[in-house]
Amino acid sequence: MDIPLSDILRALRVVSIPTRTRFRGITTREAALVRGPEGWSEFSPFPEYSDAEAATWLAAAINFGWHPQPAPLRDTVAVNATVPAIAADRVAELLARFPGCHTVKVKVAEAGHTRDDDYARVLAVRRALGEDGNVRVDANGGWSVAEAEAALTRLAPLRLEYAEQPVATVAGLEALRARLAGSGLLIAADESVRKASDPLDVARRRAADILVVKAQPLGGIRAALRIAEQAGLPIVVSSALDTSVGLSMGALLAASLPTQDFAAGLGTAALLAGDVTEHPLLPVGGEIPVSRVTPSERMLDRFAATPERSLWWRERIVRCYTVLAERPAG
Ligand SMILES: O=C(O)CCC(=O)C1=CC=C[C@@H](O)[C@@H]1C(=O)O
Ligand SMILES: [Mg+2]
Repeated sequence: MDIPLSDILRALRVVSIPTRTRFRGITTREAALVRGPEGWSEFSPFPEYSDAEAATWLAAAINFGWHPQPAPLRDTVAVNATVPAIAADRVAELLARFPGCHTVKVKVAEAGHTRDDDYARVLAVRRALGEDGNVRVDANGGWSVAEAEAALTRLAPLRLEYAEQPVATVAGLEALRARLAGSGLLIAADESVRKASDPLDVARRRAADILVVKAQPLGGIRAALRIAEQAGLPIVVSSALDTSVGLSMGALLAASLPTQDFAAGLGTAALLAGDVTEHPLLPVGGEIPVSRVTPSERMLDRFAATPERSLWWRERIVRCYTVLAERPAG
């Protein structure tokens, strides 16, 4: 590890920001913000992640704050709207937070929601978007192969752009693709990339048509770009429900890829009821800008985490730093 721990901790601020609606079971998003010579950076693995997994997110934070980044090829990034597992009658109100977005990702297969709830939510999105918009679903691996086949066959008339991580494992994705062969439905891998010991396994086994690539979980922009290049598949860049600082990392990743094949899942500032800056990277005209974000003192204070949680994050950084220091370089 080339950057001293004391440098990383020097400007540390921890925030706790309420979400507007429950998202993957959470109602507040905690994030640690750090500042290096290149600018502000973010470390925000979800609290339940192990130190071994979170250490890769720390590598991303250090890389973005302390090392030069690639020059962006575009100055804005088209983004999708993200619809959490909400009731269908709340879809229109939620989509209003994503002005100009013609692509919508809908969460499905979440605990506590039936397949009818999922169908009604996706139908409400298709109706709100009209025939020209793109609708994708994300099951976060929540279906078995048989459940995925049944649910996706039912959703097919609503014309899905793709289904993200319909089942949990790479072997499951392979089996599902075999069952859906000829249907024209595309499968994207997310957890099978960002949580895998080998993020390229899914591409090598041709178990997905598209890869979802996230900057923080993959160890930073350059690491994610390498994976995208080696995979040789179309890429969707997405967020980790970051603050606008983490979103700026994702936006630079998306703008550094040779082409943007799909709208990026980087509109998620709209799912938070606050941010670290008065100028959050909210979607405008279906896009967010590609630029560094500097948090404001006022917003860092307003959403400051409790001293106990701040200490927890500080200690987590120390532990993850140790994990990184012991990890072979590469
Ligand atoms: O891709 C998007 O539209 C938004 C980001 C998003 O869906 C996610 C962010 C953070 C955690 C994940 O569970 C989730 C995802 O699975 O892609
Ligand atoms: Mg996903």
